[in-house]
Amino acid sequence: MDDRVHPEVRRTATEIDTMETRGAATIADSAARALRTQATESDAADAEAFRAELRAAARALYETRPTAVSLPNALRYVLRGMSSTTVEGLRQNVVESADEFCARLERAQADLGEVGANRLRDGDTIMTHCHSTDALACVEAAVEQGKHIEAVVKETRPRNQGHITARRLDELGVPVTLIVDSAARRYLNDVDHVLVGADAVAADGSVVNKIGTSGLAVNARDRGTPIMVAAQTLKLHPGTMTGHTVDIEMRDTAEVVDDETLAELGNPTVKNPAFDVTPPRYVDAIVTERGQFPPESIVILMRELFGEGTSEPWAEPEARAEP
Ligand SMILES: O=P(O)(O)OC[C@H]1O[C@H](OP(=O)(O)O)[C@H](O)[C@@H]1O
Repeated sequence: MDDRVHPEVRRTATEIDTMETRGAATIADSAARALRTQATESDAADAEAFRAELRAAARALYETRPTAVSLPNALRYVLRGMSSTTVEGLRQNVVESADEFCARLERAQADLGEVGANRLRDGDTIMTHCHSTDALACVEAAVEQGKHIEAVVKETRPRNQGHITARRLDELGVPVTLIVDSAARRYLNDVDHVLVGADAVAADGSVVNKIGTSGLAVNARDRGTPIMVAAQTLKLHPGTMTGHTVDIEMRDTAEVVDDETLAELGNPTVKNPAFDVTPPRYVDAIVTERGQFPPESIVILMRELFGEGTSEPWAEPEARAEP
């Protein structure tokens, strides 16, 4: 890693890489805070050195996990605030942008929760996959509105983020039934909504989320169960407006099976994709802090929010080839 990158930023990058820090919104929040630290601790001699240092830090954070677009969106937001021509001015720019970003993220999640809660009725049961703070914000708001909600929670192999969801729902007073992933179809008849988060939403309305989401959505459509995706606008992927595709992260196979067991099995090939893509036709609504959208119309919101601004997060308009 570039030696201009502050140890705190390195630590954040490692925590994102190892998934000690995980979940698209949480990753974005910690990346923005890391850039803030890089700025406050910088002893760069001049404005150019300061900018280069911040870009190096952004790259180190960006290279951790490829799929959740909230990460480059956060980096872009903070770096775009650098308008000053002095080190002190730039430091101030980054601190303000990072603070503003984190505050907006929190507000967006609360606003999204209110929108999502309106789709849930008193007495409804939801089915969840993985752990999404955006999805849980909808349940939390519904509970605050006095609605009784129950949940069927998929454990979400291989990392079992469903356990985190079960704990959070229990804290909200929501009764939980925990199931293995392969039991989802069996229980779809008992639920009123599938409620999941997103790591990225593409311009055509496709939803990139934890592996297993697309199969769940197809089964839910077959059973007539509505599928609701909670995704604040930070999850909209600007690059997909200009034809880029979303990279699907392949994680270490040790998450699936340990070396000893692998040897006992005769060393088969193991694949461990972290995410999959659910086509828009299987999604009923994308719930954002700006309201709910049918997936096919999300591109209109994306144009409004991003315009043509889809460059790499660390690239400055006049120095795009440099990173
Ligand atoms: O931003 P929030 O809604 O918290 O999370 C969004 C998504 O991030 C998670 O990915 P991972 O566990 O980091 O691989 C899940 O796929 C989850 O749906």
